This record gives sequence, structure tokens and C-alpha cells, in this order.
Amino acid sequence: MEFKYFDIPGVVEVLPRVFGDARGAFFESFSAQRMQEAGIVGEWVQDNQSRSDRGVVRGLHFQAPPYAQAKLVRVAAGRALDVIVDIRRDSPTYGRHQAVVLDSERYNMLYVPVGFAHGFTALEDNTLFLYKCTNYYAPQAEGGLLWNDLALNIDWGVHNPTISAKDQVLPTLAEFNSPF
Ligand SMILES: Cc1cn([C@H]2C[C@H](O)[C@@H](COP(=O)(O)OP(=O)(O)O[C@H]3O[C@H](C)C(=O)[C@H](O)[C@H]3O)O2)c(=O)[nH]c1=O
Repeated sequence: MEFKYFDIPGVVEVLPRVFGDARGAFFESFSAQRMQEAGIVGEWVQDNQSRSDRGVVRGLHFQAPPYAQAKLVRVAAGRALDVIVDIRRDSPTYGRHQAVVLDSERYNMLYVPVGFAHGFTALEDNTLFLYKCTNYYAPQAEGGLLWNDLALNIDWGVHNPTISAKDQVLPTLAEFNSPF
């Protein structure tokens, strides 16, 4: 299991060791000890899974404290362009985003710390998106940012996505008051 770090502090890509043979492949999708050593911290209490066809955009979402969630995200089938935005007020990279392609053939994962808005584009049909969370679902604490806010300057890889009505009316970064 190898780890890749980015200019945005705290974000970690996990590149697991994959064991391929005539039957297929095997890899460890979670290791509390190895991940803590890499700075991937938190008590993982809830696993989620969503299925999206090509052109779906979900996000940008977060849960406000005290229900804030760190996430460990990957795809079990298909591919996704994962996007996270730093919304930690005192961060030198506030408002900046990081995009990483999650590929079910590369088995890579991304650690999204507390203090980030998160979303993704499904790049293929039947993209199965799996993620661990460090806090339970708390709809009363949900917040978000408008996916196509020009100030975020995010290339989602799609111009006319399938997106929920809820996500189409999220605030822009300028309108938004971060709880982090
Ligand atoms: C997130 C969540 C949702 N739900 C229910 C609530 C709705 O009836 C239904 C769909 O929820 P929503 O439209 O919020 O699903 P997504 O748009 O995929 O939301 C997720 O998308 C982005 C990418 C994220 O990072 C978050 O984990 C999460 O906000 O599932 C639950 O029962 N539990 C949950 O933890």
C-alpha cells in the first residue's frame, strides 16, 4: 500500500498493492494501522455505496460540525472523477480543489479530511462508488457548494450532467459561510 500526497494539506491518495493471478486480482481495501501511519485518521462508523451512470454529478457536499465526516472513497466498478474543495477557513488552500480519477482497475482510493466539500462525476455507466465515513448521516447538518461555481474553476469532464434538484441550488463560494 503506497500513499501520495498533494499541495492541499491532509489529502491522501491510497495506492493499494494488487495481487493478480489467473483467477483475477486481490487487494486490501482498508487497513486501519497502515492508513493511520499515513495520516488517514478517524473512527470509521458508516459505509456508503451509490451507483451512477455516465454523466452523473453528485456534490459538492459536506456535513457541518459536530457531524462533520472524513471520507475514504473508491470505486468498485467503473470510473469517477473525484473532486474535493478545501473549505477550512484558516487553510492557505481555502477554496482550492483537488481532482483525482478513481479507477476500479487501479483500485486507488482518496482520503477526504474533515473540512472539505466532496463530489464526483461518474465517467462510466454503472459506476459503483463506495466510501467509509467517520460520522453518521445527519441530514440536518448537510451543506454544500454549487458544482459549477466559476470561482471554483473545476473541470468536471461533463457540461450537462444528470444532477439532483437539490444540488442545482447550492450556494456559490462567495455566498457560502464555511462552518469549518
Ligand atoms: C448521504 C446519505 C444519504 N441518505 C439518503 C438520503 C436520500 O434519500 C438518499 C440520497 O441522498 P443524496 O441525494 O444526498 O445522495 P448523494 O447526492 O449521493 O450524496 C452524497 O454525495 C456526495 C458525493 C457525498 O460525498 C456525500 O456522502 C453525500 O452527500 O439517500 C442516507 O440515508 N444516508 C446517507 O448517508
